[in-house]
Amino acid sequence: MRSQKEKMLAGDLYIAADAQLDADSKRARKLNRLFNATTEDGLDVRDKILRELIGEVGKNVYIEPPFHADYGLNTSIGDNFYANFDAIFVDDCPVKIGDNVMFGPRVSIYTAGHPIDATVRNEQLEYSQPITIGNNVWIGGNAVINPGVTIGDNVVIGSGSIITHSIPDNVVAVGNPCHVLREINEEDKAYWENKKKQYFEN
Ligand SMILES: CC(=O)SCCNC(=O)CCNC(=O)[C@H](O)C(C)(C)COP(=O)(O)OP(=O)(O)OC[C@H]1O[C@@H](n2cnc3c(N)ncnc32)[C@H](O)[C@@H]1OP(=O)(O)O
Repeated sequence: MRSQKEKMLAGDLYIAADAQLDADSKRARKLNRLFNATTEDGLDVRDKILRELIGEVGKNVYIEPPFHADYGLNTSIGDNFYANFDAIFVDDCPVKIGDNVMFGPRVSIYTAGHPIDATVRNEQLEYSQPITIGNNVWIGGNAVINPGVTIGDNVVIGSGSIITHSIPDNVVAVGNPCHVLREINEEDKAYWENKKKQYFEN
């Protein structure tokens, strides 16, 4: 029979009260605590702990404490990532974050879920589904990303959004449930390039 960890990572029902998962979870909690105890005078130590906690970490990755990862090992983060205060990664299944991604404060990634049926739920069986975030994504504060969601490339997610379905490339999406507000287009580019020009002019 497959281990609970194998079932968990495959997205099948599993029981978290298991020696191997318990050890992985305790390891993450300890590293979360050490990470959150670092100060601005010890950024090299903070970075070292993060690289031990998280499965894969690219270049120029900065996460503001406090931060909590359930396992850490199941997460990969690309280059140039910033997460503001209070990010929570429930990474029971793989969480993949691309390059050039920014999180506002209190962004929560939830790969885990519990059965709707109370009888099965009370037997401690649970499941999780992977979450993928593309490249060049800005996620507003207090957004919640539910199990199984993929967010495309070049996406902006509004603050407070609950993302229950996958979001395509090149859009602004907002709300609960999170829906596409509009496509990001050449007008946005012209508007922001003009703002940038003004910035350099004075
Ligand atoms: C990395 C960091 O630390 S970032 C710091 C944290 N900052 C944030 O979280 C801010 C996130 N920003 C937002 O949510 C912004 O509203 C954006 C970027 C999604 C959209 O900004 P804009 O393009 O200027 O949109 P605009 O304000 O014109 O709103 C357009 C419509 O969407 C609605 N809307 C905008 N944001 C949201 C939102 N978060 N949730 C629901 N609806 C929203 C507006 O009410 C408006 O609707 P209306 O036309 O019916 O009045």
